[in-house]
Amino acid sequence: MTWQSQQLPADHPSVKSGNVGVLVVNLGTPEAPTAKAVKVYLKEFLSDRRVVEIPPIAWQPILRGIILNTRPKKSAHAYSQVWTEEGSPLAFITKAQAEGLQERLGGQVKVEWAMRYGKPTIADQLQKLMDQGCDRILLAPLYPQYSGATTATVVDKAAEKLKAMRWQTSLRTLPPYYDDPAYVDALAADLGAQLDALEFEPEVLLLSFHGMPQRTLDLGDPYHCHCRKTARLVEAAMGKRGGMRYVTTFQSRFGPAKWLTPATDTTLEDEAKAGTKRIAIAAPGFSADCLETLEELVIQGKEQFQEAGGEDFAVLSCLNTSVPGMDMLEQIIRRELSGWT
Ligand SMILES: C=CC1=C(C)c2cc3[nH]c(cc4nc(cc5[nH]c(cc1n2)c(C)c5CCC(=O)O)C(CCC(=O)O)=C4C)c(C)c3C=C
Ligand SMILES: [Fe+2]
Ligand SMILES: [Fe+2]
Repeated sequence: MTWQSQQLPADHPSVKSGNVGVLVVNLGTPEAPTAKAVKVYLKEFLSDRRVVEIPPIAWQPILRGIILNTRPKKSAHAYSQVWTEEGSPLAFITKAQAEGLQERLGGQVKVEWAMRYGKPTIADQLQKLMDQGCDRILLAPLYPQYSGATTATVVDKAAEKLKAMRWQTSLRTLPPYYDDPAYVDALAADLGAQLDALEFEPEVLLLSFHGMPQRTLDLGDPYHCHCRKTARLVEAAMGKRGGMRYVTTFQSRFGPAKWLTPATDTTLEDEAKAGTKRIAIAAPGFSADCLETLEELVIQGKEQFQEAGGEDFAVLSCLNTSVPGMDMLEQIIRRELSGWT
């Protein structure tokens, strides 16, 4: 008998330590496509000071008095258009990515998934990994491009959990991978194959990234630069494809402040008005299809393009659990685990 097993309870962390954990994290999504559930989700999301950088004394009355009384109904309708039997696409795709990674990484590495807002929470899933004996955990926010509103807030939330622990697990974070050849090559291969399978040849491929307030760029957030670099590298890796033009845009504007430009919606209209008839859109900044791709691009984007005179329109899928996407995730995660496994 070892000293430990004589002195310590069987569930003490030192008794079953030695495993490595990976926690993949994405943004989060409501529990149901209802106004009530969307309100709970938006309250948590939009109260994050990394997301809305307005002092709470000024922001909270606007959030609680106006936004949470109007937006949930509208957003719930949008969610109901993309909801599936398996639930919200963002949640079930993130879960499937974690399960795929678990299979690829083998039993010595425990993989779990969490959402920054909503469930399963980062705190609960970190605890789950620690309960499985993980004393070294790789936190993997699935955002290729870094921003304070996405990557940093995931790290903040994990740190909040560690802050309450006497005996902390060791934590590493997956760096942003916006210019990683594994990511760029996965996108080039996957988008190229999807374009080959279309029934038309697009004149333009929009690379649409989620937007951010312009102010975040002015304050030094690297997100805009990361998006631009991804777009440049993807274009170089995909090549000319018969003269197809690549255009980078930013979608999902929220609130009255100036957001990064050019905007995806106005670009779709401008392209159609300028005579572009055939267009495809990819959303390389989203690891998984979600409301912003399946509703905003697939449904609203199509309307915007065709009402302005455009004809053929396609939205390409995100990397999701595609073979190039999973190969890429496995590669960048294995690299971060080196020395630990
Ligand atoms: C991929 C990176 C993302 C960045 C950067 C980002 C910034 C950001 N988002 C909002 C406000 C909203 N975003 C919403 C949905 C949403 N956002 C992302 C990703 C990024 N957001 C995803 C993946 C999703 C989809 C979630 C899903 O359930 O499928 C929403 C909620 C939907 C709605 O009501 O429109 C809001 C609101 C801000 C303010 C912001 C930057 C500061
Ligand atoms: Fe967002
Ligand atoms: Fe949106």
